[in-house]
Amino acid sequence: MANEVLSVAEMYRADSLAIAGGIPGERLMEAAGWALAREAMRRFPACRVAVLCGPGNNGGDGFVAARLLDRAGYAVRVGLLGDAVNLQGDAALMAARWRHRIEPLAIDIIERADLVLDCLFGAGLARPLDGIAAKMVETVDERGVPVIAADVPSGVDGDSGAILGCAPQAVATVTFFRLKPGHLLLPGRLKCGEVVLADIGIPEQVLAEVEPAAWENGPELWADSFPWPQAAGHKYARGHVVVVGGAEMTGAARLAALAARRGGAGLATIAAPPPALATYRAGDPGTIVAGLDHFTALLADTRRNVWVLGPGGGRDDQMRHHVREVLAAGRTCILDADALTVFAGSADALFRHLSAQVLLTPHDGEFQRLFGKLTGSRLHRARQAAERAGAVVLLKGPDTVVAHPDGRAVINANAPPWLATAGAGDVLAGLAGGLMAAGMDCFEAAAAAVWLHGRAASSIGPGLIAEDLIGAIPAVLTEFAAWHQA
Ligand SMILES: NC(=O)C1=CN([C@@H]2O[C@H](COP(=O)(O)OP(=O)(O)OC[C@H]3O[C@@H](n4cnc5c(N)ncnc54)[C@H](OP(=O)(O)O)[C@@H]3O)[C@@H](O)[C@H]2O)[C@@H](O)CC1
Ligand SMILES: Nc1ncnc2c1ncn2[C@@H]1O[C@H](COP(=O)(O)OP(=O)(O)O)[C@@H](O)[C@H]1O
Ligand SMILES: [K+]
Repeated sequence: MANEVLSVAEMYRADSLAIAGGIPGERLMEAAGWALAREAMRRFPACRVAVLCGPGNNGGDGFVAARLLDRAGYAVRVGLLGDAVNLQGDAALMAARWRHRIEPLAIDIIERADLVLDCLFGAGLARPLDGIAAKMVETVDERGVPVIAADVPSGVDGDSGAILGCAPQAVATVTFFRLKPGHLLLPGRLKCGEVVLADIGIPEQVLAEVEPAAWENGPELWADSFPWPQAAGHKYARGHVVVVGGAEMTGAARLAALAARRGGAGLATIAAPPPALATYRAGDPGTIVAGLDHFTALLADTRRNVWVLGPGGGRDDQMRHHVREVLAAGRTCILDADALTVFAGSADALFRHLSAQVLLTPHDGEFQRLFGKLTGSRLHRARQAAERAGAVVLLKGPDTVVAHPDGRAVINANAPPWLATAGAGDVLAGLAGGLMAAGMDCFEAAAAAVWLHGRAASSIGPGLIAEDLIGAIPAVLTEFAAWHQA
């Protein structure tokens, strides 16, 4: 499994463990430069290449790639930021192996280039790009010269995906051993182009010492705990989701209940205020509809094992009351939308009652209302929030992060922008609820729901509306089942 995502510090540790284990750093750098050159050759037949090298090891990768491309018949020019005498260690060695001229970094280098290899800064980026480095990056972008980046597009912060100063738009980014958060989080991900993961000979065993706690979301992470229905099972064995619906935005609860059923729950009930019951009853025939005036009896029925509160639920005392009661009863639940917003200003009172079997699914606005202005990357913020709330936090967006209070986190990268449409979040909350009702652990169910949701959205593409997601789930599950059985 190569889904682990390593922070910059963890990546340095993996490098040094490999070196301590007897693999020379020089060999790792040769492999990195070779991977970069190979990607260039795969995409661009013999052409004029400008290799932009920085003062550290990222520049070292560039000198290796330059040598290999030169040997393969490419017309290569190398520009170095700073003075070659200041290069150190493996980078100095690789510069010495480059037999042609090393030019000072200047715009002239890219003047007639068909391709730029961006080897200015990688993991060691320490401050915003400025001076000639920033000027180069801006000019490369202005002129639209294709860029292949070594490790990250220079200027992308490997830990956060933030852009320090500026960063070139790459067509591809070749990175080594494992991805870093900056390859998956926005805006960094958008600068990377296609991310190519290269094996440079770092042994997998180093991971046992590095102990990464972040993963790129994908079925490998949760396929083995997926709650497939049992041949001898029955609908109650597949769990029963209750969605607490509101009086006005009745569509949201319906979408959540449908998604819960598609996701695997054997039954779903919408519990709604009596004046809205007729509306709900005119809806989907397979969804049970019950009056919220019977809330206590519904809650007492332990077969109704997962509660979804928030989608279209209303922002009033009733919502607060229902959330408190469901939590007090120790029921597994998902708090979304209004169920989060009603606790803005009294979040700590809510957090006292949460556990790792409660899933919070805020979008950025709801997140801020609940947790205030947290700083740092999306990954960092989601982790901080999960720790503070003592619950699993699913922070929605183009780079959704699911964080567990124990520090584990997954970053999702399969969601197309078509998902930014009303009701898509209601479907996600319901889908996670369906998986949890069918027996999946909260953190894994959240990750699975996010991935299936993104996959369903991609299968539809342009024109997507939330209702389409419901209908797309069976095909996505069928595809996933075939992959899982293979
Ligand atoms: N064995 C390994 O480790 C392997 C590593 N590999 C490769 O090494 C890369 C990491 O190398 P690295 O640690 O040398 O960092 P790198 O990104 O080259 O930058 C550091 C230099 O840049 C400078 N600097 C920073 N920001 C700046 C700015 N804004 N403007 C100007 N200067 C700035 C900084 O200066 P300082 O902050 O010290 O003043 C320092 O001199 C990694 O991404 C991968 O490509 C592969 O070969 C596989 C094996
Ligand atoms: N730019 C984007 N690219 C991909 N997915 C997105 C983007 N913007 C939002 N999403 C996803 O769309 C869904 C929107 O959910 P939400 O904001 O709760 O909508 P609603 O409350 O209307 O259901 C979430 O799953 C979110 O991750
Ligand atoms: K780079």
